[in-house]
Amino acid sequence: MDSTRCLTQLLKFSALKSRQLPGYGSMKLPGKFDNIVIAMSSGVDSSVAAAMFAGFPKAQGVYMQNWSASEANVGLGKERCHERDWKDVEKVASHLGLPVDRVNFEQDYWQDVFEPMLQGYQLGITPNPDIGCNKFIKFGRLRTYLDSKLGNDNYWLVTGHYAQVLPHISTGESHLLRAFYKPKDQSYYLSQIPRSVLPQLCLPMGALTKPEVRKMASEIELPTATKRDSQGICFVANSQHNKFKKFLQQYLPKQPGNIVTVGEEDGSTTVWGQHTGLWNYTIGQKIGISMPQGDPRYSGAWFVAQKLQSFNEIVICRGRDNPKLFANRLVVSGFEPLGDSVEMGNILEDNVSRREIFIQYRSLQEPIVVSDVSMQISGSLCLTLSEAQRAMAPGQYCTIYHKERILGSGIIKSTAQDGEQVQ
Ligand SMILES: Nc1ncnc2c1ncn2[C@@H]1O[C@H](COP(=O)(O)OP(=O)(O)OP(=O)(O)O)[C@@H](O)[C@H]1O
Repeated sequence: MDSTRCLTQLLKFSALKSRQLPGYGSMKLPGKFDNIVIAMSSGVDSSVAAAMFAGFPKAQGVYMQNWSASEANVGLGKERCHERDWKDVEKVASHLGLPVDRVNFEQDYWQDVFEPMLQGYQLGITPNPDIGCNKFIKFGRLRTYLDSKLGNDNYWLVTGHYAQVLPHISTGESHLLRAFYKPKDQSYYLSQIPRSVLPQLCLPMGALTKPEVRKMASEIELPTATKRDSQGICFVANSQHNKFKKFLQQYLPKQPGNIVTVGEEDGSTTVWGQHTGLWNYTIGQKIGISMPQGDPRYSGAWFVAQKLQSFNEIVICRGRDNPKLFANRLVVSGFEPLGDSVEMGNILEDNVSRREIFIQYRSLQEPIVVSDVSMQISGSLCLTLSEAQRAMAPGQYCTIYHKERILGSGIIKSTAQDGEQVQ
């Protein structure tokens, strides 16, 4: 089976003029005799990435098992996802004639990703375990393991992420950029990885579209060619909000508190019901609560406007487009630059007035133009957005881009509207 045709196709597609990014050279690829490690999840993207390098003499696959505790989506007769995925990885590897290892990072995942996520939910914020998994596991623990196995940085790491790493044309420095194929862009999830990985990180999917990848997979008859795309954490199927909340219930105790409205004029609080724990609710989420529908002040749908951790209270407001759900200013703390911090600061300062600085606070979101940036004494960044955004929640990662390039990311500490003080 000739899998090198996948690499040939990658070279063909990435050389297309329409896929070049101004100011950047072409994607750097591992040399024929380099150590190459392909992180294989069993999905079609990393399987095709593995096919591209399977013919190289020092290429190998690695599958990480990060979880084996309870699963929200195991039914009778259903296999646990990590066993199922490992079998698929083995099938792909044997189809390609590629050696593959299975490593167990459950403890690290639990300690560095899962527990902080639970703590975040308990604090009433909205954490993102996928960003933590990239930071601490795929580009953290896996690298420590590979450093000790192959020698520090003595290898290329290849993953199936949709994002690009390209050399800047004048400095040669590797930058992390959005994928060419925007409907699958995963750059947001990679915004916290260490910059030291960039020079030897290869993300072949960044230059391709998903239909092209699927076509390559079926042309070389990969066993996973028609496998469905995974959504979030495999053991929870967390795209399904209710399933995820149910899963969390196994780990987080109930913490009942009041659901309240706050009077416009006097700020007085009225209690309307009870919630089961702040972590069960997301800012902007519609809330099922019985209100006096006959009274025009209360009719219609109600939404979560605020989660007050110190009072264990949820403040609700009426109407999906209630101004209380919108903010155009935010404070981002713990900003981790994906490059030299002085250079990042200059890029921000020089380009904000040109409307070339953008943020994203969740995946696959239309980039939002930043109209002003300043730094607080605490070191946090204070950003003003050109347009107010709905349901920005503390705890979410805010990724800052200059055009297509990721400058870094931090955590949303607070949000405010014009006229309000940001904290
Ligand atoms: N358990 C795992 N073991 C090894 N690598 C993994 C694992 N999970 C994810 N990866 C790597 O991270 C990349 C992005 O992860 P993501 O969860 O988006 O992938 P996926 O949707 O499960 O599968 P794929 O991207 O391969 O189609 C994968 O393409 C793969 O390179």
